[in-house]
Amino acid sequence: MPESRMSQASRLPLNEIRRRFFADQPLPGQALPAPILHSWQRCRGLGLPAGGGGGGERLEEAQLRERREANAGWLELARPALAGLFEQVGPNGLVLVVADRDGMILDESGEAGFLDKAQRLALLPGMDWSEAARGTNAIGTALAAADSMLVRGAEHYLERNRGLACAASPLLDPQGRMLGALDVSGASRKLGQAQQLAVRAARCQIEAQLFADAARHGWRLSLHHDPRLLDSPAACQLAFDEDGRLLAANRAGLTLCGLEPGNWRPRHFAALFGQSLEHWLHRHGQAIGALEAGAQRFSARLRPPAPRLAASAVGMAKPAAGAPASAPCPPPVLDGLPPNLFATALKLLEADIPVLILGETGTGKDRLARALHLAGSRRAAPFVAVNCAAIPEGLIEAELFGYQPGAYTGASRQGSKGRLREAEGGVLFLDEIGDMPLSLQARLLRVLQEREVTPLGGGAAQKLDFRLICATHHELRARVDDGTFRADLYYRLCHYPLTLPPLRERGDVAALAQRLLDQMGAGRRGISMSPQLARALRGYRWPGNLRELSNLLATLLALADDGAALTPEQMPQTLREDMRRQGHAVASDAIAELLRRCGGNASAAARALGISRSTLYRRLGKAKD
Ligand SMILES: Nc1ncnc2c1ncn2[C@@H]1O[C@H](COP(=O)(O)OP(=O)(O)OP(=O)(O)O)[C@@H](O)[C@H]1O
Repeated sequence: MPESRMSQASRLPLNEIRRRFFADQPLPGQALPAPILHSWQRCRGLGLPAGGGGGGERLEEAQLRERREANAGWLELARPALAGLFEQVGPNGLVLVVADRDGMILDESGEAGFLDKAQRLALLPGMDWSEAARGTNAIGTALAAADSMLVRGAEHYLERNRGLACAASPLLDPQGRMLGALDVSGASRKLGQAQQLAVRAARCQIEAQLFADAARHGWRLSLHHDPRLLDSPAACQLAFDEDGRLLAANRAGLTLCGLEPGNWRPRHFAALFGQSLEHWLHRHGQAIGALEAGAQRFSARLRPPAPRLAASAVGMAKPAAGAPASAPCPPPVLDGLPPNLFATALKLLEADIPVLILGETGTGKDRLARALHLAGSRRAAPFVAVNCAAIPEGLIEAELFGYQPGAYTGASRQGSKGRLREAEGGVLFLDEIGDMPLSLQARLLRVLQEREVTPLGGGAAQKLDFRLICATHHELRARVDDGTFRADLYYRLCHYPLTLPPLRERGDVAALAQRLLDQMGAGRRGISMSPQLARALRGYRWPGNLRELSNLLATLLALADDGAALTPEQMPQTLREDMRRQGHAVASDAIAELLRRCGGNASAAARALGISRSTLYRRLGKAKD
């Protein structure tokens, strides 16, 4: 029996394991490597048919370009390592694939032989190889489990991918956020652990490059138990700003700081090592010294920041003055958004045209604004968010425009430069702009037109330079009509409004939920979604949109044991009741519609539904509750 047809863990034929798995029969212990089994369970939870063709149309060329642009920063830095990897695998009839964090293939290179087959299997740029779309496969499963993955032959969930073998490794940025995956694919007999090691080595090389780039303006600390290995890839690498806040870390550094991939939290030099950065520098300068972290003792060396030249071209978060040192926000999920929405918004922003984002509450307006800042050319400068609905009307003017010392009773003695000036060089995000008091709208308009601001209490006018993003859940046009929003400000802001659709209009909610679960680390803990939960998520209308869904999933994960399948029973009772009520309402709407189509003939409608007339009346009755 060829090896690809055998489970490497139990040596039981894979065909037999598949048969038992799909027949819901128990599997012998370690029948499959645990990551593969967990992935199969996630796929089953999503209701993916193993005999299906795998989902998704190929992206349009423009959409693919947009994805490539969104990833251009790290792809650029990855190029030398990718070239080296290609030299190793290309001549052996294997293809090298680069995918983004959603599992969308961005690039593929290889030689003719296997490329043709790759084409037949849809292993092509612009195709979605996430686990949710194509079942267990090295790219999608490595991203879901945040771990390197070798998937061969019938370990693939979809029957049609049996002829394929893939080794993939997920790439993290220096704040532990997923960037994408590298993958080498080919015929089963040509691909094994040697290729897996080559992919992993390339990944390490790229991550080291990304760390070096992100850390160059920080204080860089290397730690290792053996001082001779302080410059080796095995060393823990951390970078701090001058106040001792952690800016970036390599994988070993993330582990030392207790940070899991996708779960960045602020960390401070003093809290990690029991002394301040200043103190260490004073004692050791750039010489090697001993440093303790918890119960561990290391040799350590600190290097000073590289001199600042021009802003970096790398497409990742850069802490900046005025912005929090760490931005723990994972990348936004873009599934189900209108094609090009992100690219269009970015183009507007870069062209200094105000971006206006509309959408119901919880649709991700704030997340989109932050992601635009990180993707744009001003990512190294501050992102300043002001919630216009949250600041008391009497204070908003001072908050936005700043004030001179003692400008009003209760003002700080130093005065304040105001949020607009804090955004200097970066991006100002005016959230809930529709709630800005009418009295202030005229002043805001003037400031935006003149591009300068005079603080409250007088003083010289100050020049302003920021890109502007505004958001609101209101129908802004209707507010103009009813006189609560000034028409002139509306036209100043509303060049090309972008609307984020509600969650119920963003395609398969279960697949989107799976992406969020992956981001939250469910794969690493072997937690999957049961088919029942997937069904329940699909059947609900999600009035709170992504916020409601993401909060629910975070709660379910917090309560679940490792390796568990999430079920509807674990949801809070209030939500289950809402879902039930909505389910009845939807069902009874459908029955009423059918009854109408049957010309009001209840017997015919009941027959069509395969229920009795009394059940039909009862279900219709529930609608009127
Ligand atoms: N694209 C996304 N990917 C992942 N999670 C998201 C996304 N969009 C929103 N969320 C989740 O929903 C929450 C709310 O998102 P956000 O604050 O951006 O919505 P909003 O539209 O600005 O809401 P509001 O109008 O109420 O201010 C986020 O904290 C996050 O948990």
